[in-house]
Amino acid sequence: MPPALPQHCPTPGELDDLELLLNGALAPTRAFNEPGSPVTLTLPPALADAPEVELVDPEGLPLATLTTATGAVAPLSHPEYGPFRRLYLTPAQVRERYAGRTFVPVDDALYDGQLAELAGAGPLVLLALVGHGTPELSAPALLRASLTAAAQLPDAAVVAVPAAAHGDDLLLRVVENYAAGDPVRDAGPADHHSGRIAEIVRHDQPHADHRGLVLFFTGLSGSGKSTLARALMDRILEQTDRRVTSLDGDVVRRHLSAGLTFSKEDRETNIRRIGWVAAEISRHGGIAVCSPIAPFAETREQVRTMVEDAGGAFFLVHVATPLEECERRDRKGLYARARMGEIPEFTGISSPYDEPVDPAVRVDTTGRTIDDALGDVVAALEERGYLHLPRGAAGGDGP
Ligand SMILES: Nc1ncnc2c1ncn2[C@@H]1O[C@H](COP(=O)(O)OS(=O)(=O)O)[C@@H](OP(=O)(O)O)[C@H]1O
Ligand SMILES: Nc1ncnc2c1ncn2[C@@H]1O[C@H](COP(=O)(O)OP(=O)(O)O)[C@@H](O)[C@H]1O
Repeated sequence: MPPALPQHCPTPGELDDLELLLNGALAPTRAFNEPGSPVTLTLPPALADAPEVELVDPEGLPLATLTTATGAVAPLSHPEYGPFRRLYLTPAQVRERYAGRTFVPVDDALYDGQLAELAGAGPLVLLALVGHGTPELSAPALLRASLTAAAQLPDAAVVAVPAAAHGDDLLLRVVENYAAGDPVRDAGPADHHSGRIAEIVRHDQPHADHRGLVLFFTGLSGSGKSTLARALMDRILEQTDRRVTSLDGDVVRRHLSAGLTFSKEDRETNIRRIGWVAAEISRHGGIAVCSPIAPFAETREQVRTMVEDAGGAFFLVHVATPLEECERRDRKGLYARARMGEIPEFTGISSPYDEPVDPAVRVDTTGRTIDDALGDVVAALEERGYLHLPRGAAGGDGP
């Protein structure tokens, strides 16, 4: 038996591109990483020298073999799972079933005026552009809304096209490859949604104050992350009906991340685990309050992406208490031990901390009460419409 190829699971956008490369919808582009093409695939450094890599889906199902030198992909199996898989047709299958129809690309639930216009446009194919970063709604919601719209039209079919966001030119090319010379028409101007379609949109896109939310406190040890996070959780539980989960740095390290060290690699693993759990909480509309040091900007950005991909909002709080003050507090005596060389790779002393450049809010707790410092966070949450925590409300300070 030949030795097994190294495996790699591409990002959601890369997986969308892979599907369209294999089914011909991106033609003439047929490979990743062609010069000047936005259809790219990045391999981890460890695989850079492998001549061939097996590309797998998130559950490990082999999808294609990638020849790294050329970016060419050869299919191994078709994706079989996921909601509405039956609607994901290749351009060739669309030809067989729907040749001669008018093609309407949609990246949002159809509006009332659009439905009225399209009702007189003859047999249609609604090409639901569900690729990563493209639709206004989640992919399942766009497909549910498009099927509902199709049922209201005289003769319309729905086809799911995982065209990832790469700009209008590439989307147009994909649409034209599906239409293959049949007419393509725009859905027309947006007005309002009604009935079942409005319900689907409302459930999929709750108002900011009911959307999943990840409140991510980052800062040096002793800066006040846990204290502020705990105080904020209390306020949320006292003053709203939202569900809240705490992912405190120390607590996570006793459970989810037990056994990890403070090496760069292990810290990144720790933060990605926190990010993964927090993203799942946000997917279900909950609030996750995280308070690890999270010293690396790149890993914090990975968490932001995970959360936003899950439909949640990511709110970064930089607890910017300076090192001198953290060291002066030294609640656990760790700074003293780190200075004496007893604790290697201690953040701020012998291990780096990347200052966030664009936090939602920055709070230096030096010389301030906890309530006062928390006020800055509450005000920023209010300003962005994520949470309304009035002072003195139920369970609060009272009048
Ligand atoms: N080498 C080193 N560097 C930094 N911190 C250390 C270290 N060793 C132990 N501790 C204690 O672990 C807590 C930080 O853990 P985190 O999981 O938040 O760190 S990280 O995000 O993975 O970098 C941190 O807790 P907090 O004070 O709550 O931040 C420290 O108490
Ligand atoms: N304004 C403030 N906000 C938060 N913590 C403060 C403030 N002023 C003093 N502190 C003290 O600083 C320490 C911060 O510790 P902690 O919240 O465990 O920090 P971290 O989680 O960042 O390690 C606590 O002893 C807390 O009482």
